[in-house]
Amino acid sequence: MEAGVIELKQLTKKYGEFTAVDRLDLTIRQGEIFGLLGPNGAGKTTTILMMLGLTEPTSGSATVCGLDATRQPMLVKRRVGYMPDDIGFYDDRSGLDNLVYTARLNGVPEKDARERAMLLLEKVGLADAARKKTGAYSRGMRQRLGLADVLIKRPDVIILDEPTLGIDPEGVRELLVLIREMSRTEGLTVLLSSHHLHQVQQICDRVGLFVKGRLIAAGDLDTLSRELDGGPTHLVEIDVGGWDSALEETLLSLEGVLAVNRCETDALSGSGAGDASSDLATIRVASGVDVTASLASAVVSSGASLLGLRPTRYGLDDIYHRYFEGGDSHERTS
Ligand SMILES: Nc1ncnc2c1ncn2[C@@H]1O[C@H](COP(=O)(O)OP(=O)(O)OP(=O)(O)O)[C@@H](O)[C@H]1O
Repeated sequence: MEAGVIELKQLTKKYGEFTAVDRLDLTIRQGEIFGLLGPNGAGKTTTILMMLGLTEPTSGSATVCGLDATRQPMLVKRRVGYMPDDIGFYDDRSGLDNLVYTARLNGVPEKDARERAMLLLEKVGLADAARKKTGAYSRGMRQRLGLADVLIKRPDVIILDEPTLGIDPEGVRELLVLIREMSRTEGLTVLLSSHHLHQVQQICDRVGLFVKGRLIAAGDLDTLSRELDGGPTHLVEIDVGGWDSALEETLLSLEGVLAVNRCETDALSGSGAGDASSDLATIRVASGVDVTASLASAVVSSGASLLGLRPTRYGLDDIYHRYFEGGDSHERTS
């Protein structure tokens, strides 16, 4: 089997009695965008620090670009660009000068450094602000400069810790598009840590769910849904006239159907309360296979009216909240 660009084997970090990262096994392949998703304190940053050789594992190993991160941290640093959640720049210098400085530190000759810095500033949309002091940059501009800063030494891997923290929605969208574009055009492997489900869902090829130091599931959306104890992978919303308990029973008995729930806000009546006495209802049907056709025919043959039908994919947030039920809820704000 092809070795990954990042290979973590039984990686463990203990602080005294407390286990921050617990026997983590993970392989990330070249060119992949991998999202490490989990609530506060899950162990994401600790894992990243071990990959960079900035903190030593208690046991297990972290190999990055074929290098042992604990034994060869300087070599790893040359191949990996790391953007922490609190990026620091020399605020009294321009964006351009900050980039050139980073490039020079990484052994890039002055002339090449300027050329590459200008090219990257262009790519991240900061060409016009190239000579402005970074102290006067907005949060979004700093994040974009941060991305240019990790790319200037032409890394094989970039690790981004909460890259979209504190940026407005439009800025987030732009930054994510940029990360994806950079990854695709430069063949970069990207590891991105985040709380933000929707963002991770937009750009990551695979996602790992991290809870209390353990990776409880990893894969693309379909794999994750399947891994979750045979849970649902499909959701269909139907608007029905003539809804009653007999029809509910019928739908529940269809092969593959796992749950049938009436929405709190019926799209049809527009009522906020989902009046249980009304026979106009919006119903969500969760299933392990695509049951759209059999649902439609069951509703029609029951004599009820099928007024609307909207198949939706089972999203990452459905999965996330199933896993983190009872856990942090602030993630919902993303
Ligand atoms: N130096 C340390 N000494 C003791 N405990 C630590 C240390 N560093 C981290 N921890 C603990 O390890 C756990 C994992 O922390 P970590 O920062 O890796 O989580 P995280 O998933 O990155 O969280 P966040 O999203 O809040 O950044 C936390 O409970 C934290 O308090």
